[in-house]
Amino acid sequence: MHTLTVRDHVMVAHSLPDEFFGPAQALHGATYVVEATWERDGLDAHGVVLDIGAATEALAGVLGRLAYRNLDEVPELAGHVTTTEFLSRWVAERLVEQVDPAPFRSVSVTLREHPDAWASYRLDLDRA
Ligand SMILES: Nc1nc2c(c(=O)[nH]1)N=C([C@H](O)[C@H](O)COP(=O)(O)OP(=O)(O)OP(=O)(O)O)CN2
Repeated sequence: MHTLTVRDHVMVAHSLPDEFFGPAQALHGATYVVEATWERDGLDAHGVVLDIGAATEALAGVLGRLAYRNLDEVPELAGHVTTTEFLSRWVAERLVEQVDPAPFRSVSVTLREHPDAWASYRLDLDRA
C-alpha cells in the first residue's frame, strides 16, 4: 500500500458551545497543523500516488475556506460543534470533492491542535 501525505496549517477562531468544553465554550483561536494522506494500492503511470503539487493545492484550497474566519459564522458549519475531530472529517470530505477519488482506497486527515494532541478521520472510498 502506498501513501502520499502533504501538510499545511490554518488559523481560525471558534467557540465550542457545550459545557463539556469548559473555558473553550468562549470564542478562542486555534492554529491547526493539518496533514492529508491519500492511500492507493499501486502507483500511477508516473510512479506516484498523487502529484504533490496537486495534493498541496487541494489541501490549501479546502483550508482556505476556513482560514482567518470565525467558524461560528461560517454558514456551511452552522449547527456543528467544530471540534478537532469534526474538522478532520469535514476537511477529508471536502478533499474528495477536490481530487478525483477513483484511484484511492482512502483519504485521511489529521488535525494537530498542538504537538501533543491531534485527531484524525479516515474516509474509506468505495472503489467498486
Ligand atoms: N476531543 C476534543 N477535546 C477538546 C477539543 C477538541 O476539539 N476535541 N477542543 C478543546 C478546545 O477547543 C481547546 O483546544 C482546548 O481547550 P482547553 O480548555 O484548554 O481544554 P483541555 O482539555 O486541553 O484542558 P482542560 O484541562 O480540560 O481545560 C478542548 N477539548
